[in-house]
Order: sequence, then structure tokens, then C-alpha cells
Amino acid sequence: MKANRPKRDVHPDLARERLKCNFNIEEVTNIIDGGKDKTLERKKIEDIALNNGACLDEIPDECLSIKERYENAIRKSCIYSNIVRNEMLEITGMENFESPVLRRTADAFFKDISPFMLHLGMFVPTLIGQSTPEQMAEWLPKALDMKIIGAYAQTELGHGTFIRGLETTATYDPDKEEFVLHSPTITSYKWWAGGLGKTANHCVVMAQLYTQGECHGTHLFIVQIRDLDTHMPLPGIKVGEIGPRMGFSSADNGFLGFNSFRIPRQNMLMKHAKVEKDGCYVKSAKHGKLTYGTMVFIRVTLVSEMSFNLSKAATIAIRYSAVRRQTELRPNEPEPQILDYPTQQHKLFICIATAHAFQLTSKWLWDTFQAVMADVRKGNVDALPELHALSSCLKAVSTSDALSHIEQCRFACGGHGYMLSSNLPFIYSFVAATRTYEGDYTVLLLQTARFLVKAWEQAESGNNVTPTVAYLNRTANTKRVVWDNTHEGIIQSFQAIAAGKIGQCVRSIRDRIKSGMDYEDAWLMTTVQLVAAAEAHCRAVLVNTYWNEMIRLTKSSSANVKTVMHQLAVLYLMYWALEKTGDLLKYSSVSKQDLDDLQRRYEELLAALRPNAVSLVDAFDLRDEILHSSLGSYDGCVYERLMEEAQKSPLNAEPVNPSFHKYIKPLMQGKL
Ligand SMILES: CCCCCCCCCCC/C=C/C(=O)SCCNC(=O)CCNC(=O)[C@H](O)C(C)(C)COP(=O)(O)OP(=O)(O)OC[C@H]1O[C@@H](n2cnc3c(N)ncnc32)[C@H](O)[C@@H]1OP(=O)(O)O
Ligand SMILES: Cc1cc2nc3c(=O)[nH]c(=O)nc-3n(C[C@H](O)[C@H](O)[C@H](O)COP(=O)(O)OP(=O)(O)OC[C@H]3O[C@@H](n4cnc5c(N)ncnc54)[C@H](O)[C@@H]3O)c2cc1C
Repeated sequence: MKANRPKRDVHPDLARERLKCNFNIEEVTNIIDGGKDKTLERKKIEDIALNNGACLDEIPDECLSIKERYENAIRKSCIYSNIVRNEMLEITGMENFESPVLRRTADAFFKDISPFMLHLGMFVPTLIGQSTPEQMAEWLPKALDMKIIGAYAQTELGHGTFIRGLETTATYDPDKEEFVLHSPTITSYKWWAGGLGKTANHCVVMAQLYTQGECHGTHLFIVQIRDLDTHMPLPGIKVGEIGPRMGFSSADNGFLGFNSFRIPRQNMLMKHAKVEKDGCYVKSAKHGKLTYGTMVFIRVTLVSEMSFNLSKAATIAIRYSAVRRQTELRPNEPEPQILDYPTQQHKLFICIATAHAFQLTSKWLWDTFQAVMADVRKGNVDALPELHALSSCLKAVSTSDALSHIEQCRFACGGHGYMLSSNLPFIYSFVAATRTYEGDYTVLLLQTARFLVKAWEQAESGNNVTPTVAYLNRTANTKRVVWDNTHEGIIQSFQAIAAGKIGQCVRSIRDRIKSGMDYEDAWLMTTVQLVAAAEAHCRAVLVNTYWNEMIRLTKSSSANVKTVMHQLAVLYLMYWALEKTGDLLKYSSVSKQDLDDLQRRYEELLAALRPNAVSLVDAFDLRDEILHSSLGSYDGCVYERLMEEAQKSPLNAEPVNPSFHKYIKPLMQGKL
């Protein structure tokens, strides 16, 4: 199924915008990609994956039934995995293959998500992170070669957040050297795993391990659930799809139940703990939570995933805003481009800046993750709590911010933003899920808060704390920071807000304990403040990291690139300072006059960025096939595309719908 797109001239408004650009777009693209070589390689891979047009559908996905949509997604997934396996990996080799490139090219095939995404996104990383070398040798080549297709089945109907509360059991039988997997209740059914419903023939299952009559908590098992030839569920397995959802429509999220289903002993993923033939349980991990490793890995990757989704939404909304004209400013003058309205710039320029902030922070987070994992491999787990705290809050805040900014992009496109052909509703519903999955927003911020309270107590007693909370050593015992409107001053104010909020939480907990509550209740009563404190800490980390990385990465850039990258980072600092004026008034010496000045400077910055706006989104270098948007294509031919997409509606296939004769006409004639 291929469809050809007509080649059109670039809309004159967009062409004029591009002439205004005063910086080198390619240099900015290189910074976002992580270097010139990376850009070249990405483009090469995109050409290979996308140039044969295999990704274009004649009938838009949203016009298909659930079954047709799934079948089309599988068809495209198979074409796509062949391209990945036979062509893309040829260029990079497995070791250097970058998942962001995979994500970008995958989006050209799927407006929604591939049913194979969880195989590559979670099943394979779990094999890599949780297997012994022998297990890896057995399973990984098959998984990479798509000889087996897997899912990650952890969440159950009754429990998603509270992993220790999972009910599926894996009971070791030493006589047969097998585990017996069982779902004792309806709430113990696995629920949600992507690709599990219809696609996967294997999955990783998290279950309570019982051996020698004792429960050792949750562990991971690799389980074959379908016959490799007939694809029928194996006896003892009940598996299916969970039904229509807000998004993830082609991901066949599934349910799974076990009726005393047996798997070999070797199918327990034994990197961190094992069960010997005789049933003896041996723990090798130095940290109890290493089996949660896949979740930490995905949380880390989600920050760059959010940057990517936000850059798509911003590209669509800014290109559209340059073409869309609305409302006379003065009588008899041409209607301005809506991008000329400062209110529109306020909605949209923060999206560009945030995409940069998340991208630069995600690279730093990825390096941190790699360094901590290298230490863990050497047996040093000291940095794991900080990594968990950091990845938890950055996952929570990046998904939540991306979601609200993407919704702003949709608002910025008025009525046309509500059209599925704009792609904004797809991007929104995809990102909406990220705020929940891989750890809900509130739950993850409370994990970070646990770490922060401990760090605050350490700093209070004069001990040095770990790098990401080092600001506590400076600010834990300070009342209010002196306001200073430079970038350093604003970053320090964010740190002072975080320290102030964490300190207030500690005091609330202590006061509550003094008044007779036990620690658990005192903590519970303080959780609203704890979530806010963890968010504040995350914002302090984000502004600091974004700024430092921007300075580092633009050291050898041309002057105008330095300027525009600097402007974006300052915009990000100012936007959040103005969003948090209440906190600034509480934790810094900022005055009303200072805030008025900040507001004025922010508005001037919007105006300064305005001429470069279209080129800044061009620098994201998102091909039209990846954007899938009637509003956001490079040529800006918005109205032609909207009309073209409308023609594809199945309702336009015939001039009169049969329901007219069946219902409307009898109604009109009083015969119904
Ligand atoms: C190819 C590229 C693809 C990119 C695109 C990706 C697309 C991906 C699509 C993904 C689809 C979705 C998949 C899923 O959602 S899978 C299921 C995910 N589920 C969750 O995330 C559940 C969330 N819950 C938890 O993580 C835990 O239950 C929770 C951390 C909340 C609590 O765990 P637990 O009860 O066991 O622990 P405690 O609260 O008692 O804490 C005890 C101490 O342990 C520390 N801790 C907890 N977790 C970790 C960790 N991971 N690492 C290190 N330390 C950890 C915790 O902080 C406590 O420490 P202290 O006692 O010192 O305070
Ligand atoms: C699209 C999608 C794909 C998914 N894919 C997978 C997959 O492939 N594999 C898999 O195993 N799982 C998957 N999941 C499941 C996902 O990981 C869980 O839904 C998620 O972890 C949240 O858990 P929950 O649904 O139990 O929410 P709950 O924990 O029931 O949350 C409900 C509400 O209670 C609040 N809450 C819960 N606990 C606390 C607490 N301790 N303190 C304060 N508030 C609390 C939450 O903040 C939330 O507001 C997927 C989910 C979605 C939506």
C-alpha cells in the first residue's frame, strides 16, 4: 500500500520566515543530535528507512476498524523490522545503534505505536539487564532476530504501582526442576503489557517467588505463552487484548492469566538472585531493587522521548502559526500571522526551549545512568539511590510538562488542532500515557522525596551530600536567598525554593511526630508538600543542567548560534521563574518591581526570538513522514492538506449515505 504525495511550492509566508533566520540551522541540529557525525548518520538511516515510501497509508489509520488497524500495524511492523535488521543495523552495528533514531524512523511508519515496540523497548532491555551470560546467549540472539517476540508483563489488574503487592506466584518444584506460575485471583491477572494481547509469543513475567516454603518477593521469569508455529496460547495460559484505550490503539495491550503453568528452572532471570536445583535461594545482588532495573532504564530514556514528542508538536504548531492569519489589528490592514501575537509566542516558544532543555538533560542523564551502571557491574551500588531519585523526578516532570505543552500546541492551532490529521491529538494521547506508565507522576515524585528528606537531614547535620543535591549544603540552613536577575541568580533561586520546600517538609513531619503521630502518618499527611518539594528539586536540576550543557555544547558554535541557544535557555529560566512567583516571594528576596522587570524582559525575549521561530523548529529536522501532520509539513500548504485528508474520510466515499433512506427520509416523511 503506497501513496504518493504531491510536491508543492513552499507557502510564501513560510518562505519569508525562513529568509529572516539569522543563525546556522545545521549547527543547532548538530547540537540536538549530539554532534555533526550523529546528524549525518541519522539522516543516512532515515533515508534508508523512509525513502521507499513503505510507510504511507492510503487510508488513514484512524479511519480503520480496531482489527484492521492492528493488522495494518503488524504488516508495517514486519516491513519495518526487516529494514532495521537488514539495513539500519548494517550501518551502525548493534553496539552503536541509537534508540532515538529507531524512535524517529518508527514514527514515520506508525502514527500511534508499533505492536513490536515493547519487544524492543522493554523485553530486550530486560534480557540484557537481568540475565546471566548463559541466559543472554540463549535468549538474546533469538529476540534480536525476531525469532521470539516478547512483552513485559509486570502490572496486574489489582496492582501497578505497588510492585511488592503483585499476586502472581512462581512456586519452585525441585522434583521436576520447574517453576509453577499461577494466577490465584482475578486481580492477579497481568494487565496492560504492550504487545501481549495478540502479538507476543514470550513475555517477561514478574511474580512472587516461593521456594522451600518461603516467599522471596518479586522476581522476573521468561515465559513462552504461545506456540511458535500455530501461535495458539499454550495450555494453562489465558491471554487476550484489554480493549479500546485513549491511545496506544495499535499496541494490543494484553491480559494474561496462568493456571499452574510450568516453566523450566532456567527461565528465572538469575543475574541478581537464583534458585539452585534443590530449591535453595541465593541472592547475589548488592542492592535489593536491581530487579527494577528495566524501569529505571525506561524512565531515563523517556526524557529524550518527551523532547522528541514536544519537538514534533512545536514544529506543527509554529509552522501552522506562520501560515495562519486571523483578526485585523487595525482597520484595513492585512490580518497578521497568528505567530505575531505575543500570547501565541508565549504558548509556543517555551515548547521549543523545553524540547532543548529535555534533550540536553536527557544526554546528561544517560551518561549518569551509564556511569552508575558501570559501577554496579563492579559491585559498587552507592550511587543507585541518587540515580533512582533523579530518574524518577525527571521522568515525572518531563512527561507532565511535555503533556501540558503539547496541549498548548493543540490550543495554539485552534479548531484545526482538534483534527486527527493535525497529528496533535495522537501525540497528546501517546504522551498522556507516559505520565502514568513506568511509574505514576505522584508516586515517582514521592520516591524522590524520600531521598530528598534524607539528604536534607544529612546537610542539616553538616555532612556532605551527593552532587545533585549539593545545593542543600549551601542553602539548607539559609532563610531566603538574595534575588539576582542573572541566569546564575535565577538558578540559585530555584535551588533555594527546592531547599526551602524540602526543609518545610522535614519540619512538618517532625511537628506531626511531636504532636503524637507515628512516622508513617506524619509522612502521609505531608505528601502534598513532599510532591511539591520533589517537583521543585527537579526544576532546580533541570534549569542547572540545561544551562550548563547549553554553555558546554555551544563553546565552539558560531556567534549567532550561541546567541539563539542562549536566548532559549534564558527564556526557559524566565518562564519558570514567572510561573513560580509565589515560591520566589516566599524563598527569595524578590520584590514586586523585580518581578515586573522580569516580566518585561521575558516579553522582550519573545519578540527577539520571533524572527527565528520557524527556523528553530526547522532545526529539529523532522521529516514530513515523521510529523504526519496536515498543519505542520515543511511546505506549509495547510489548507490543501486539510482538504486532501477530508476526502479520505470513509463518509465521503458515496454522495448519499444509506442511513438517509433507512432513517432520515422515513423520519422526514413521518413514517418512522
Ligand atoms: C526503543 C526505545 C523505546 C523508547 C520508548 C519506550 C516506550 C516504552 C513503553 C513503555 C510502556 C509501559 C511499560 C510499563 O509501565 S512497565 C510497568 C512499570 N511499573 C512501574 O513503574 C511501577 C512503579 N512502582 C515502582 O517502581 C515501585 O513499586 C516503587 C518504587 C514505587 C516502590 O517500590 P517498593 O515498594 O519495592 O519500594 P519502597 O517504596 O518500599 O522503597 C524501598 C527502598 O527502595 C528504593 N527503591 C525503589 N525502587 C528503586 C529502584 N528502582 N532503584 C533503586 N532504589 C529503589 C526506595 O527509594 C526505597 O529507598 P529508601 O528505603 O532508602 O528510602
Ligand atoms: C498505555 C499504557 C501502557 C502500559 N504498558 C505496560 C507494560 O507494557 N507492562 C506493564 O507491566 N505495565 C504497563 N502499564 C501499566 C503501568 O505501568 C501502570 O498503569 C502504572 O505503573 C500505574 O499503576 P496503576 O495503574 O496501578 O495506578 P495506581 O497506582 O492505581 O494509581 C491510581 C492513582 O493512585 C495514586 N497512588 C497510587 N499509589 C499511591 C501512593 N503510594 N501514594 C500516593 N498516591 C498513590 C496515583 O498517583 C494515581 O493517581 C501500562 C500502562 C499504560 C497506561
